[in-house]
Amino acid sequence: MTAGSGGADRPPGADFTSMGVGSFLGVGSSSALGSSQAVSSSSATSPFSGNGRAQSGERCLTPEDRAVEQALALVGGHSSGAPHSADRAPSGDPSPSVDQPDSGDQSHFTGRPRPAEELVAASRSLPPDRSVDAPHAHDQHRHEHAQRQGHRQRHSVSWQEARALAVRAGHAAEVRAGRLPLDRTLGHILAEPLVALTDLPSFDTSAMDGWVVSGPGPWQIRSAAGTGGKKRDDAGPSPDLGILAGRSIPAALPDGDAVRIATGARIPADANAVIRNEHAHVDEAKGLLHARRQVLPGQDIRPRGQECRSGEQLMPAGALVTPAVLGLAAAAGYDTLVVVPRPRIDVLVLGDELLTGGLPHDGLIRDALGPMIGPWLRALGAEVSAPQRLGDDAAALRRVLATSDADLVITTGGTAAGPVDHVHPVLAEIGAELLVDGVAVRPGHPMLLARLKREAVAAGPTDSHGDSRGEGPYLVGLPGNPLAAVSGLLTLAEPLLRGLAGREPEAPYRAVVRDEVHGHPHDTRLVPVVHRVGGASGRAGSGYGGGSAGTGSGAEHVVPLHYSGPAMLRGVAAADGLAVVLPGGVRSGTEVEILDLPWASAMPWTEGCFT
Ligand SMILES: Nc1nc2c(c(=O)[nH]1)N[C@H]1C(S)=C(S)[C@@H](COP(=O)(O)OP(=O)(O)OC[C@H]3O[C@@H](n4cnc5c(N)ncnc54)[C@H](O)[C@@H]3O)O[C@H]1N2
Ligand code: MOO
Repeated sequence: MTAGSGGADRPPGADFTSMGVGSFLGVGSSSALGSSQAVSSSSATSPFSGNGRAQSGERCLTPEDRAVEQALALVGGHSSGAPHSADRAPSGDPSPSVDQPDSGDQSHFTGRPRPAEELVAASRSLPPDRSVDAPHAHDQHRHEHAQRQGHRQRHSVSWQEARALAVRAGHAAEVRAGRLPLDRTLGHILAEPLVALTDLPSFDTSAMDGWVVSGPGPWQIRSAAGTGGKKRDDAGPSPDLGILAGRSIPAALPDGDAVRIATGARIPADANAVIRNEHAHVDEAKGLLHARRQVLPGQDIRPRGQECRSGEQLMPAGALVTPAVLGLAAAAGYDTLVVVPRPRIDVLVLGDELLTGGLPHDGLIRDALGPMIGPWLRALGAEVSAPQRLGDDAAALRRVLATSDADLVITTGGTAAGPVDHVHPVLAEIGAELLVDGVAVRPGHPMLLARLKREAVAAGPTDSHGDSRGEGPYLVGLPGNPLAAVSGLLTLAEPLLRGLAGREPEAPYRAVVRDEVHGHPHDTRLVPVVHRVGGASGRAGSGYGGGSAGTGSGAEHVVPLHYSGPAMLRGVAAADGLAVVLPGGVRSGTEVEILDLPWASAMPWTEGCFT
């Protein structure tokens, strides 16, 4: 890692102990199936619920709506799959149609489904070469040799297998768990089950503002003073206010009596109901309380232990600490939590052609991935250092890979076999283990997952390849085409992060696709889609009346978006998710798995570092 490359926000880690995620979560590699288990759960796990979804009706377009409208396949007659002329992007854009699978080089259609056991066997180690700082001439020679090796035929795995392998790789990693003050645990993962330290509620509690009564009515009104309803500091009775929350235990309530009580206040012994203010009538003259409706025993009283008993498990190990979990932990008596820290990621952006500001010029283009990858990974629950822009410099890449202390290194670009695509050659030179080398998915097929090696401090046991070096960070190589990089994020980085953090796989979300989407002959396609209910767009968030609702009015469905070529971000920027289109494609009205975009259901994590 280069100086100032993000080490500052790193947790010191001294208070964390190493442990296998699988061991404390009770999950082994066999459970790391990723999303290959297709389970329909559209209603229960919809990523779009609570997403400000628009209701059909009034047409009131925000700028976001317009972006969606432009990207949407609004023109009917998609069933043929042939792009309608009105669907084409402006001239000069060769691949605007959502219905067309990537028509790239067919020789790369190498996807062939294989069983998971075979996949594990397919993991292989490239020959190690540890002299990463060798003199330049020798270095260049070795690099060119390794680069030629990079032109070998890769063995793509299926999209499902790639995801399963990534989860499993994450689960296999050693992780650190440690105790943190409650307010610093947001976004981390529970390393231990959250067990209630108290009954909740911890005493019988009034659920309403009103009157607490004993026995049948009418009731004689008493002052709270007579029931012990004093301030805790004994500053004097509060007869007008009744029994208040947070005060000492009130005295027992005699049969036939009533005392004013506040929501959250303790219920006196022998009381049997609370009557809300609005259901009570006070006869001031006689000092009597009458109920306006029938009083049921126990009404509007929250009994002690209603939510949980002390010792009861509230959340399992492996759960994400969300704001709600923080609140629950506090309510249940916790001041600290034992958590697995968020995985730390270094992002390396490769490519000499990239500009960090201004307009593209002279063949140079703006870096679209540097600004995108970090926030995306943070939204997936990681802690990410500032992107390091290395250009097309193999030596710089080698140096950074040799020194990164992250849990995961993400590279962008340079995954293919072009003259300055250095990722494979450098991984070969440093003896990284390639776990996934190409995935049968479009876009993004050159993506890869590797495990870097580190010199062991002391001679340790050799691994199955006769390698005595220790495990270093994982590396996910994202292809340079921006939508291909998104595909790599969701195919490899997301499941790996889930595994690293010990998070349980989420049940896949499925939705009906409105329009037919053509499939790739052999590979899975990931297609940006927008969610719609009847005529309403989920992402746009306000009235959206356009388009034909092919699946029927009011039905939830997704609509594929245009501008989904590998080099384009316009479609995914307007999307709610990516539809997983298996080889062969899907017909209009059938269900597909949807990969949720993280901001549709999760918050961006911006705080909670370990320093
Ligand atoms: N002979 C073949 N060539 C290519 C194949 C193939 O199968 N055979 N696959 C193509 C596919 S598909 C992809 S995807 C790319 C992947 O290439 P790399 O990972 O090596 O990426 P680069 O060559 O560095 O860049 C590709 C493309 O993306 C642009 N790019 C790169 N980084 C960024 C960035 N940070 N922001 C915006 N755009 C970026 C870059 O300028 C190129 O246009 O390989 C194909 N080639
Ligand atoms: O189509 Mo390439 O697969 O990653 O952009």
